[in-house]
This record gives sequence, C-alpha cells and structure tokens, in this order.
Amino acid sequence: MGRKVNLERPKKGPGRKARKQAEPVFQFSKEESEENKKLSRHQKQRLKKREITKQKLKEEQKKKKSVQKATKAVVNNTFDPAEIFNVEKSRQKYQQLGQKGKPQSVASNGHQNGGEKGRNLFDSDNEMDEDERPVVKGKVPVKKSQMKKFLQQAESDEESDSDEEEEDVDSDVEEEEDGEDAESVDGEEDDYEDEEELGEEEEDGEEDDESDEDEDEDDEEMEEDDDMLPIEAANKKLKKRMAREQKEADEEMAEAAVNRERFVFPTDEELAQTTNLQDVHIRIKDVIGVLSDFSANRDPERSRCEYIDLLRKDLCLYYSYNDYFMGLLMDIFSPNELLEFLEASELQRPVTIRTNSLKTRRRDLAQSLINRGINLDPIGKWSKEGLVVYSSQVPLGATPEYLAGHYMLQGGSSLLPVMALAPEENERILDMCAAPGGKSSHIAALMKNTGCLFVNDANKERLQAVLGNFHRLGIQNAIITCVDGIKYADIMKGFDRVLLDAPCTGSGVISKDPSVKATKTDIDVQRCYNLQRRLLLTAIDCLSSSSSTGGYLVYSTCSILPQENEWVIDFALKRRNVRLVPTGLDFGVEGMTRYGAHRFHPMMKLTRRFYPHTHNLDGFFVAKLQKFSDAIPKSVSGEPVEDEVQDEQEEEMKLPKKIDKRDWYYKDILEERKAQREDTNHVVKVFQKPTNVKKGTKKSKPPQTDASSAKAEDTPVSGDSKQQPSVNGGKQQRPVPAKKTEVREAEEAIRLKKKLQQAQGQNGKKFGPGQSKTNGTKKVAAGGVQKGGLKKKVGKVRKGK
Ligand SMILES: C[S@@+](CC[C@H](N)C(=O)[O-])C[C@H]1O[C@@H](n2cnc3c(N)ncnc32)[C@H](O)[C@@H]1O
Repeated sequence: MGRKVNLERPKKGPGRKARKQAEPVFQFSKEESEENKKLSRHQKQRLKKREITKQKLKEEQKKKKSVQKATKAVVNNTFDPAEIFNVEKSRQKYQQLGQKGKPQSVASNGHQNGGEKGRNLFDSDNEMDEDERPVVKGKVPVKKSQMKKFLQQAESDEESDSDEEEEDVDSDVEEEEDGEDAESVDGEEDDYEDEEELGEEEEDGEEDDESDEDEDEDDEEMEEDDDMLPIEAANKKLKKRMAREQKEADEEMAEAAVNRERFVFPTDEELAQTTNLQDVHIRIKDVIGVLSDFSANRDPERSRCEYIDLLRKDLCLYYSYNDYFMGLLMDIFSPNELLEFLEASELQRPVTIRTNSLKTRRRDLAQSLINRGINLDPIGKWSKEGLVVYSSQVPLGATPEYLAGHYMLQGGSSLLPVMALAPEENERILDMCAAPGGKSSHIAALMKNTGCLFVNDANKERLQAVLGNFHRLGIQNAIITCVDGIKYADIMKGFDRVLLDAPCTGSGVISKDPSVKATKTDIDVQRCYNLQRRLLLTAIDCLSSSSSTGGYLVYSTCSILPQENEWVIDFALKRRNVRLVPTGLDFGVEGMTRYGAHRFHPMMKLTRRFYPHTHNLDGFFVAKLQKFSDAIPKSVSGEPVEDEVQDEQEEEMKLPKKIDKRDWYYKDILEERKAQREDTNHVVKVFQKPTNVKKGTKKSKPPQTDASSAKAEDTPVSGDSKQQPSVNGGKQQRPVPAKKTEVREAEEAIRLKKKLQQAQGQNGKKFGPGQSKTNGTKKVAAGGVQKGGLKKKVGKVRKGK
C-alpha cells in the first residue's frame, strides 16, 4: 500500500514510476517544510517581510496601549498640578506611565516622541494604531515607503502571474498560515491587554471604559477600512485625529480663558504693592470686564461699589486725574466708554483750519497750501469751510496765506456753534464771550461783512488777539467791546442772534490742556456753572423775541459736564421765555435728559454733544434756543428770577483758599475782593474812627520825602503803608501822593471804589429799603450798618481775611 520513502538510497536513474511521479512530500513542521521548500527570490522576500510585519504589529499594539494610558493620565490631570510646570519631571512621569505596557525595544528609543518620530502614517503596518497615537510632529517618510510598497506589490503580482501553478499553491498555503499567525498575534495581544486592564481597572475604571469604547470604534473602523485603499483609510484616520486634537485644543483654550477671565479682587496689601502701571492697566480692564456682567463675574463677597471704587482709583492713577474729576466722568460714561474717552483725551485732535470765505474759496486755499507741501483734506461733508491738515513742512501760522487772512486756525468742533447759530446777512448779532475771536470771525464771514456784529469779552488782553485776527481776516462789520457779559443787557438789547460760547472747565479739551485732569475741583465746576447761568440769562435778555429772523441764541461750551451744559440750559428754560430748537447739526450725541438724580427738560434731546472718542473732535456741547417772549417769568415768590439766581449764587459760592491771579475764572472775584478791601478800609474809617490813634502818631515809618511825610499823617490806623483814599468825618479827602506810582495807586483805588459803589447802587437789595443807589456810602453811614447788606459783606471779607 502506498509508496515507500527511500531516504537513504540514492536514485540510480529515473525508472518509469519515478519519471511519472515526484517523490511524496510530508510536512513534518512548518519551518522544516519552508526550509526544505524551494522558494523563489520574491517569495523569500515576502516571507521575510511578513515575519517583520508580524513582529512590528505586536510591538505596536503594546506600545499603543501604553501610550494611550499615559496620554489619558496627562489629559485627566492625574499629575500633580505643580508638576505640569516642571517639564522634565512631567516628561519622566509620562514615560514611566507609557512604559508600563511597552516592550523594551520601544522604550529603548529614549524619548517617547523619538519612538514615534519615524513612524509612517500611511504605512499599512501602522495603520491600526493611528487613532491612538499621541500627536507626533516630525519628519515622516510617508509617500516614499508607501510607493515602494506599492511597487513591490505590483512587481510581485506580475511575477506571481507568470509563476507556475505550484507556486500559486504554495502562496495560498502561506496566506493561510499568515492568517493563522495574525490570529494568534491578536489573541496574544488581547490577553496582554486583558492583563493590563485588570491591573489598571481598580485605579481608573472610567478611563478603561473610555479606552474600551475607543478600541471598539477602532475595530469597527478597521473593518470599514478593509474596503478602502490604504491611503484612503490613512487619510480618514488622519482627519479624524486632527478633529480630535482640535477639539482638545478648543477645550483647553476655553478652560484657560475661563481661568484668565476670573478676576480675583486684590487685597489691600496687593493694592499697596502695585507699582507697575502695566499691572494697573490690566486691572482696569479686568474690573471693567467684571462690571460688564456683574452678576456672572463678581466675587460674591464684594459689592459693586467696591469694584467701582477700585476702578476709579486705578483710572486716576493710570491717567493722572484727581478723584473728584474722575468721579464726574464716571457719572457720564459707562466703564467701557469712559476708557475710550480717557484714551482719546490723551491724543491730540487733528489740526484744522477754517477758510475765510471773505477772502478766498476752500478749493483755492487747499491748492495753494498743497503747493507749499501741506498735506490736507476737507474736514468732512458737514462743513464747507473746514480743512484738516495731516502734515506740514511750514508753520501754519506763518504762511503767506495765513498772513493774508485766507484762513483761521481753529479746532473742528468750534465750527459747530456758529453753524448752529446760522447767522444771516444784515442782522444784529452779539458774541458775548468772543476772545480770541475764532467763532466771531466765522460769524462775520457768514454775514458777508454786512449787518453789525458786537464782539465782547471781559478780558481786555484777550481782546487784543480779536483785534489782530479781525484786521488780518478783513472783517469790517464788527464792534469790539470789553464788558462783563453779565451786565451786557444793561448796555444793549434787541439782538437778532446771540452766541454765548461760555467760559468753562475745559473738560472736553483735555488733550489741549492736560492740567484740567488734576486741578479742577468742585469749586471750579460750581463757579463755572454759576457764571454760565448768569451769562445765559443775560444773553437771553439781550435777544429780541420780535426779531424778524428769529431771535435765536446758541449756547456752547468745550466741556462735557452736564453741570455746565444741560443743567444750565434747564435752569434758563425755567426762568426765561425760551424754547429749545434743533441745532441743525446732523451728527453728535443727543443731550442728556437725566443725570444722576436730576431730570432735565425732555426737549434737551435737541441739544448736541460731541466727544473725542466718537467724533475725533474736541468735547463740545451745543444748544439752540429761541426766545418767544421778552417778558421775564415771575417766580413763586413774585420776585424776578435773576434775583433768586444771585441769592442762590451767594449762598453757593465757595472760593478756593488760594486763587491763581492769572486765572481768568477768578478775575472778577479778584477785582471784587480788591474793591471790597478798599471799601472795607473806607468803612473802617467812616465807622470806626481811629480813636486808638492819636493824631500825628507814627505807626509806620514813612518815606523820607515831604510828600510822604504828609501822607504819613493821613495813614489809616490799620498801619497799611499802602496809599489809601482817606475820609475824614464822612468826607472824602483826596490823598497827597508822594510818588507817581502812589498817584496811580490812589487813582486806581478811587476808580475801584467808584466801581463798587456803582455795582452796589445797581443792586438796590444790598442797601435796604429807602437807601439811595447812587451814593451808597453816605446812605450807609446815615442808615447805619447794622441792618444794611454792606455790614454783612464787610463781615464776610473780614472773615475771609
Ligand atoms: C471759551 S472762551 C471763548 C472763545 C471764543 N468764543 C472763540 O471762539 O474764540 C471764553 C471767553 O469768555 C471770556 N469771559 C469770561 N468771563 C466773562 C464774562 N463775565 N463776560 C464776558 N466774557 C467773559 C473769557 O475771557 C474767554 O475769552
């Protein structure tokens, strides 16, 4: 039965049987059979490669598991948070975790990433692991190896086609074997994983669940991927991995953002230690962030007031404002807008000029200036005369065009009040506070040098500038006066239009005068609005309600404080027969109808506010009023309201201890004080006869001149060596001056005294009933000072002294 194997006996030659049949082959073992089998070169190559692949697959599976666990440990913060910042320590821990289930060959690569570095994302050997890998950035030989593989495969396929039947059979056998091997490898891997998972299960059960899910997904994908080309599968996995990484990065970002936004209110110590302005700026932004959504961002133990206080202090520190002034600004703006305003107030506004339409046209002027190398543009559609200058190689106040009066250097916002006033030809117009004359000259130009423009200012020096400008600009319809605006209605009335560009705190032009930030106090603001109210009432009184062209008044300030704007207008609306009308300006922010506890007239919306941060113009306020009756409304008490204003003002008036003599705000106060001093001395002489001083007693050493000796005899008891007008028994004696300066001083004193008497005479209230307004001094003497207002005044002055 069957053939016998002849292993020992060598063949002696082919017999019939031998020729017909080959010797039987017995597969004692796979290795033996393969060794004995005669393989082609390509078959040998493929076999070798398969062996390597199996080995690699095994290693990769193990590595994959270890890396996955290590990654999860990092993601779930199983590290000590302090270690996160210790890169080296973290790396070591990461490696330790990673090496738990990793074969030595991978661990021996050293750095974890180093091991991953050379892996080919498109290599079919590694495909299964792609989803589990941590992010590896490095050079990966992708296409080369892939192409090589494809070429080898193609080559082998071609050869396979031409191989004998026998080889095909062998190949099939080999494939089957490969399948078995692969199964066994998977089986081993599963066992390994199971062991690993069991070990880890107690520590992090949840992680394992997730890991299982991931594996399931991967298995499913692998099944799906079988239908795809390797490159497609790799691409799909790469995309998936990128999406996952993106998601993780987004989560991390969100977490970081949450941590960053959560502002922790600083302790007193921390606040005291703040020395860096950069830190203050960051804190300002943080606090504003908290205030923007207070309920969500606040520290429950801190009130809104605490945050606002902190913000105010920081803003004062950072932008160099005083606390009071910053408080005023905080009442106007929301925190975010306030920051914008403060930033804009640190920057200079663009230089602007106004074309003098009496002498040239804007186009021609622009052309001439461009020819001089000045870079400019029209200021905007809202003005036909304005030009904004970006750069200039020559001083703008010294060009031939300037000297010829073709333009006026003027801030953009100062065009607005005149545009609102809309002067017409042949009108009678008053500019009550005009120096240095920018707006007046604009009015004159719009009047085309017709009609009559009264240009007034209380400051004589500043009026010099008006004079110079008017000559240069060719204005011929103006009359310049130097009168206290409050008294203007006593001099002249019946104007068609009045412009009151009132003196103010300058809170809108901080970029021009930064001293405003630190110097303005409540007294300054109060003083400003009191003056503004009085000037406004007078300005309205100067206006004719029966003017054929309207009887309009424009009130403007370069301040953004409601106290100087809406509040002043509201005050006038209650005391005069005027109404608010549209300004005719098609931009700007509506005026306020409420401010803190104050409620203003609803028509206040017709007024306009301009801000540096919204309009790139100086801060400005413009209101237009129309007078509909010349009658002055009576107050509840039946007295004319201006008297109430005066009383109110006397009540409210607080003066700073130190007054800067150069400050025009206080010019009239200083004059008044001086006059009061004169008056006081005079009163002292009248009512307190120098009983304690014997005639001829020398209290002070007189100058060694005859005249001065004479003067010494008349020197008042106060011991004031300054030349004073002396009065004897109520009769005023003319002093005998020794020097020219003394003569001047004496004359000045007399002039001031007269001025005071006039002022007192105009205000009958000060002297009580029956007293003469023309000779206050005598009447006071006769009527006695005990009841009169003068005594009160003298008392005040004494107190002041
Ligand atoms: C804002 S400036 C006017 C600027 C001017 N309108 C212009 O466009 O060039 C305010 C002016 O009011 C003047 N002034 C202050 N108190 C005054 C008063 N009681 N009567 C009249 N003018 C006064 C100041 O001398 C100052 O020149």
